[in-house]
Amino acid sequence: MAVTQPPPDVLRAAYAEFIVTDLAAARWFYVDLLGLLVTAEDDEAIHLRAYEEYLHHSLVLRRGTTPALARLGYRVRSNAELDVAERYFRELGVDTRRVPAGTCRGIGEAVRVQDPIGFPVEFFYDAEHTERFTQRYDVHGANAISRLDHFNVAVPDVKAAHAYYRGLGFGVSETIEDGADNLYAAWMFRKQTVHDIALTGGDGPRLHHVAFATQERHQILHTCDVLGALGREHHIERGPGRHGVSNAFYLYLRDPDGHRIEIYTSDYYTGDPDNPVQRWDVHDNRRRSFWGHSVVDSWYYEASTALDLDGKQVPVTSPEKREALVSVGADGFSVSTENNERHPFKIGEQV
Ligand SMILES: O=C1C=CC(S(=O)(=O)O)=CC1(O)O
Ligand SMILES: [Fe+2]
Repeated sequence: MAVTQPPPDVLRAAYAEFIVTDLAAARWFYVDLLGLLVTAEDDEAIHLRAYEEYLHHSLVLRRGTTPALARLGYRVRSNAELDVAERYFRELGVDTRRVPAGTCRGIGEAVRVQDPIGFPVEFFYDAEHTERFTQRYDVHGANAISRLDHFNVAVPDVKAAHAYYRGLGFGVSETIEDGADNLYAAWMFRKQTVHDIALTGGDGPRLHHVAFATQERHQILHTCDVLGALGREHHIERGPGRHGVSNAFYLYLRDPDGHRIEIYTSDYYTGDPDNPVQRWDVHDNRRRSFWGHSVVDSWYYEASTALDLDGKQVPVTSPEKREALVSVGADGFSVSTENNERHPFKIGEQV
């Protein structure tokens, strides 16, 4: 069906809402360990933001019985874009609901959809403003987090998800392909950096991670040292290291409920209209980690389930091809499963 309605003018990835089973344990992880600021909290939910952020929150932790992704929030350019969003998604034929201001604490009127790839997404403009702590160095920890940077979602059909987000006006900065028409992953943006959303092939719809940005690498390394000092280093899943895709320095953590958080810094500008797409071959071992350790299985296979707009778990389906079964990445000893003459990448015994 041809879409006749224009998409809403999305500015950026703005907030996520997690269901957590132990609010106090989650509070320790996100406030005491990561240093996010509490904008509001009660027995049911904690609303958090990072130091550069002046909107009410970029992360909501809501108490519940099963860990899940409750919502991804995109900010649009103005309230007028809510009508555009409502018309666009109703034409796509997905569950589309207009919700009044305050449905999510601190957020104005919004449009909520279960999008065509199965995720619960909210589009909003109005939000309560709060103090921006950019220069409150008197309270920044040595691991200060600046802002929410992106979402990464696991989807069984990366091509379909890529087409949906292209229709929503997102640009493409990088991809992982195999030259045989398979798209294993894609990084897509509205703000002028590498991505607001990454599409990772896998059982989905599930949330792979939410990423927060720091200004510099040393802030990421300090989080690692703090976790080691506390004997809580098991929260580190992958990294620290340097990504091939995005060129960012990264660390992946798992929170007490298993939700994955990436701490990320130093990607690059993508704002010119002729920004070239960087296409990585799935056999290139440096695509996911430019150097460093093999990508652990849990990073490829584990993710947070998603809820629909009524709070019910969205069923997941599996991809036809799995990247990790073709080549893991960063593993200097993996052997490409393809005919090696076609892939001049370091494999196995080659050094
Ligand atoms: O933000 C990201 C940037 C790069 C990568 S990858 O592991 O280098 O593909 C993963 C990621 O999507 O988390
Ligand atoms: Fe990421």
